[in-house]
Amino acid sequence: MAQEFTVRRARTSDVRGIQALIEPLVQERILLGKDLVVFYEAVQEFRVAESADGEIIGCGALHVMWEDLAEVRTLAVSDDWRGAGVGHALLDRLLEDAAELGLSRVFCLTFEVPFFERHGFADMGAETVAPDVYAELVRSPDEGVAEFLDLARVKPNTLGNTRMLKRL
Ligand SMILES: CC(=O)SCCNC(=O)CCNC(=O)[C@H](O)C(C)(C)COP(=O)(O)OP(=O)(O)OC[C@H]1O[C@@H](n2cnc3c(N)ncnc32)[C@H](O)[C@@H]1OP(=O)(O)O
Repeated sequence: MAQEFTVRRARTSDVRGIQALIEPLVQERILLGKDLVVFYEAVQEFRVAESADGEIIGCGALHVMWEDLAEVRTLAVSDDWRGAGVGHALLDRLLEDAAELGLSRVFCLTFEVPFFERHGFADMGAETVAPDVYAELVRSPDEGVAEFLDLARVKPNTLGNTRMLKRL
């Protein structure tokens, strides 16, 4: 029998569960660690997957970077639930959110290339943005924006990862 779960908007009471879920991945340097305050500030970007008994078993966020552009970040599923469709359900929901927001491009930086390819993401190679947009984006203090621009200061984060893009 398929294991049951639901995907919903995150609540502030989920934040500690989200942080616990991603902590092992931060230790493995798969995801970037963030302070608790950053998670609370970003709670409206997050969707969570919840098991039938109320456990947070997955999370993911969509961070808007520009008029047409957002990043999928902090997508993670707990070890016990991998391979059960939770990651795909979360990513589908984040892409629905992106369409609702009127975005046309979604970026991600990942080791999970085949997983994202199944959702229409492709290696973005040397693709970049128009110089006027670049000049604006480069002003952001956000690490994800720097990763999208492939700035030298975030090279340690991007090492071994693939920069991928999906057009909606
Ligand atoms: C951009 C960022 O935020 S970082 C990048 C992503 N995150 C990470 O790398 C963190 C570590 N990884 C993870 O947490 C997980 O492995 C994730 C999020 C990448 C995938 O989560 P999962 O829940 O295991 O994915 P899901 O089960 O939906 O799909 C994985 C595979 O399981 C299989 N699968 C999918 N649905 C089902 C299902 N209903 N039943 C059984 N197997 C299934 C598929 O073969 C799928 O293969 P595919 O990825 O090649 O399409």
